[in-house]
Amino acid sequence: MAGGTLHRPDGTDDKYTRGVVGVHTGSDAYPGAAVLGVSGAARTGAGMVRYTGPARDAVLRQRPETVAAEGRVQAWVIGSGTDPSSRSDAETDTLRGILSGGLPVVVDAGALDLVPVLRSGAAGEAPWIVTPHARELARLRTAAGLDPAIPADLAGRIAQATETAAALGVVVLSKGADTVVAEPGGMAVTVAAPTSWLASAGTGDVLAGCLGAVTAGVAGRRGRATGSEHLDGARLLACAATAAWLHGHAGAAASARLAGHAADGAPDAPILALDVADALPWAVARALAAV
Ligand SMILES: NC(=O)C1=CN([C@@H]2O[C@H](COP(=O)(O)OP(=O)(O)OC[C@H]3O[C@@H](n4cnc5c(N)ncnc54)[C@H](OP(=O)(O)O)[C@@H]3O)[C@@H](O)[C@H]2O)[C@@H](O)CC1
Ligand SMILES: Nc1ncnc2c1ncn2[C@@H]1O[C@H](COP(=O)(O)OP(=O)(O)O)[C@@H](O)[C@H]1O
Repeated sequence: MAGGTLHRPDGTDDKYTRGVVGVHTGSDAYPGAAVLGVSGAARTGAGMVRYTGPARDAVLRQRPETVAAEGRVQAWVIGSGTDPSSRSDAETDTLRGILSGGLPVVVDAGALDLVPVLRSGAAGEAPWIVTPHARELARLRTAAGLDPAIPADLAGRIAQATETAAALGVVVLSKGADTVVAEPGGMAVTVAAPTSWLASAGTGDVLAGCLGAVTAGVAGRRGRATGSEHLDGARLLACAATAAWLHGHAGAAASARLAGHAADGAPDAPILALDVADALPWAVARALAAV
C-alpha cells in the first residue's frame, strides 16, 4: 500500500526534497482546523509546512516549526475550517489562484463549492483530491448536476465516488467508517477504518493535512526523478489511499495508547483529533516497515 507513496529519507534528502506542503485553511470562526491540518501534515513527515491562512498565531503557538510565509510548495491543502457563505472576494481569488496553479490540491470543507464551478465543462483532469464527508459529497453532486441521495451501502458509495470523480475529472476521497477513494479513470479503493473513535470533530482536518504531506512527498520525489512534479489520477489515488490508511491506524494507535494498552492492543479509548495527528509518526513507521 505504502510502496512508492512513503519514503524513508536518506543522506541525499533535505527539507525540500521531502516535500513542502502549503496549507491555506482556517478562519476566525475555525482557527482550530488550521492547527489540526498543519499538525497532520507535519506529523506525517513533510519536510516543511508553509501556512498562509488567517490563523497564523494559533498555528505558530501549537507548531512553531511552521513556516508562515509564501514560497514554493509541492502540494496545497485548502478549505478546512472555512465557510463559503462568509468568504470574501479576495479569499475566493486566492483559492482560485491555488486551484489554477497546476499543483496537486487537497480540497476540503469550505472550498469544495469551487470545484464544480471551476470544473464545469473543463476538459481533462485537474490534480485535485476532494475530501467530502457524506453531506458535503451530496452538496457537491447537486452542484454538479448529479443525484445527491446518500447511498445506503458501500457498493452504492463506491459507485457514487467513481461517478463523481469521472464527472468532475478529480480524485474523490469520500469519508466515513469506510473511506472510498476513486479517480477519473474508474479505479476505486476502499480503506476500512480500524476504529470508529475517529468519528470526532476535527479528525477530517487532520486527514487533509496528512494527505497534503503524502502528496507533496510523492510530487517532490517525482520531480527529482523525472523533472515533472505532475501526478496523474492513479498516483493521486495512491496518495489518498495511503493517507486514509495512515489516519485510520494513527487513530487506532492513539486509542489503544490512551486505553493503556500497547500500540497493537485494542483501540478502546476515545480520542481527540490532535491525538490522531500525534500518532501519525507511529503509523508512518508501521507502513514503512511493511514496504
Ligand atoms: N476545531 C475546528 O476548528 C473544527 C472545524 N471544523 C470545520 O467546521 C466547518 C463545518 O464542518 P461540518 O462538517 O460540521 O459542517 P457541514 O458540512 O456544514 O455539516 C453540517 C451538517 O451537519 C448536520 N448536523 C449538525 N449538527 C448535527 C447533529 N448534532 N446531529 C446530526 N447532524 C448534525 C447538519 O445537518 P442539519 O442540522 O441541517 O440536519 C448540517 O447539514 C468546516 O469548515 C470544518 O472544517 C470541523 O472540522 C470541526 C473542527
Ligand atoms: N464511524 C466512523 N468510523 C470510522 N471513521 C469515521 C467514522 N465517521 C467518520 N470517520 C472518519 O473521521 C473523519 C471525519 O472527518 P470530517 O467529517 O471531515 O470531520 P471534521 O470536519 O470534524 O474534521 C474522516 O476521516 C472519516 O473517515
